[in-house]
Amino acid sequence: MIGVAVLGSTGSIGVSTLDVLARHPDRYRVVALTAHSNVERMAQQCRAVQPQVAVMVDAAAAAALRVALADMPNPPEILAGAAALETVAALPEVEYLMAAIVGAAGLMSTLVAARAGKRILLANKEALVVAGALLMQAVADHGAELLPIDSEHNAIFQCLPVQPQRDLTRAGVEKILLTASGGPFRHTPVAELEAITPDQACAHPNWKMGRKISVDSATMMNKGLELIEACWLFATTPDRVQVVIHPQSVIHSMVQYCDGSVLAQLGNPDMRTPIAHALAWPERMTSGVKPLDLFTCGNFTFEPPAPERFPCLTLAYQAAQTGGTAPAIMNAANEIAVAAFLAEQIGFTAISRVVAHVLDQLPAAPVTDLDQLLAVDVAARARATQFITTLQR
Ligand SMILES: NC(=O)C1=CN([C@@H]2O[C@H](COP(=O)(O)OP(=O)(O)OC[C@H]3O[C@@H](n4cnc5c(N)ncnc54)[C@H](OP(=O)(O)O)[C@@H]3O)[C@@H](O)[C@H]2O)C=CC1
Ligand SMILES: CC(=O)[C@@H](O)[C@H](O)COP(=O)(O)O
Ligand SMILES: [Mn+2]
Repeated sequence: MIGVAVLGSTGSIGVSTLDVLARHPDRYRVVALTAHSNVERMAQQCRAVQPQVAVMVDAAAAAALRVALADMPNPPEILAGAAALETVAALPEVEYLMAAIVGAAGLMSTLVAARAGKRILLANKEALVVAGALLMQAVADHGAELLPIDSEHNAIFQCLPVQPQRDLTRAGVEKILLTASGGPFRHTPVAELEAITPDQACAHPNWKMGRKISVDSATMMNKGLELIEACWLFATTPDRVQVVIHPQSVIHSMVQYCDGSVLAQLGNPDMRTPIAHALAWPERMTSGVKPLDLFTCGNFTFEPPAPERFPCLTLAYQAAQTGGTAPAIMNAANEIAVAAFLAEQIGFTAISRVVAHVLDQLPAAPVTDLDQLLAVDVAARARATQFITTLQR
């Protein structure tokens, strides 16, 4: 039995992960679950999977969970606070760790799991965007495994040969074709974007996801984060990653080889496929996802992204080219801007203005260590927050 920790278990990826794990009780045992503050869902998950440990980052939520599980015969040990995420990531019983916390909040636990040599199933793309150099080094130094859960990166992983994953040129790869849906506003007149509401932005055409990533998809910052994620995962450069809008989200990405071949991975848009793939790899196992029916799934179309509609994608390409601390600055500013948009403090089009402003104000520097990146993250959040107050006046 393989011991699994699901970090961010109450979220969209967390729930899909528990669904896949429940289909294979003979292979996996859930050791730990973590959440921020959703007590109701965590209590229900603890009763269903009986983990050894449950973490609520919010201390009041941890206290409420203890009350909610008081009648459980074998309740989990309930821990509180962000440091408990790192405790869970280092537990010897945890062999696989699903990193499904949203945002840079997932970085430290993912790094700890890498340093402890775990198999990391990485949904938390922000960890790689903020600290890709450190995370990839920790994986290499400690014999950890990093398997992509993000649908595009999981597709790319499946389209690459097993051995030269870290040497694309030797594998004959010319470029990665990173597919994007284009989000809900692919055809919305640009002049109307200012008035978009959070609920409209979160209504993704093909995927049911958490609110932060849904807004990122609508601005295409998600694709910008994924561009940087792809560069780290597959040891490549931004000029070899081309974003292709494919509104149907059935082709999850492609790899173009020097002999003219293009390999693609297809499937119904359901995250249980990449989750099952990464859990079972190099084997395969069922996921609960319906087989793709090519006769009914519709036509496939492709188009380039329009820069005037998606300024966040341009900013991300620039940050990726700049490298160093630029992606960490961009990510922090984006997290603050998206939270402000979801709280109805700024409009939809202000998200890219906040990110551009902070990137403009804070100079990028070569990455030295974790403390530097954490300080950059704090500084970029402060700049973004301060700029947002000027927009509200
Ligand atoms: N959803 C999807 O289909 C996909 C998601 N991803 C990536 O996966 C990650 C998770 O996304 P998704 O599941 O949609 O997000 P959700 O918002 O649905 O879930 C986020 C999870 O993280 C927890 N969480 C939130 N803030 C903190 C914090 N500060 N510290 C610790 N835990 C926290 C939440 O707990 P609580 O519920 O208590 O708030 C919840 O369990 C993101 O990085 C996203 O980009 C990648 C590809 C696809
Ligand atoms: C499911 C997944 O991996 C998301 O990242 C998804 O790709 C978002 O869709 P967009 O292509 O619209 O960003
Ligand atoms: Mn994705």
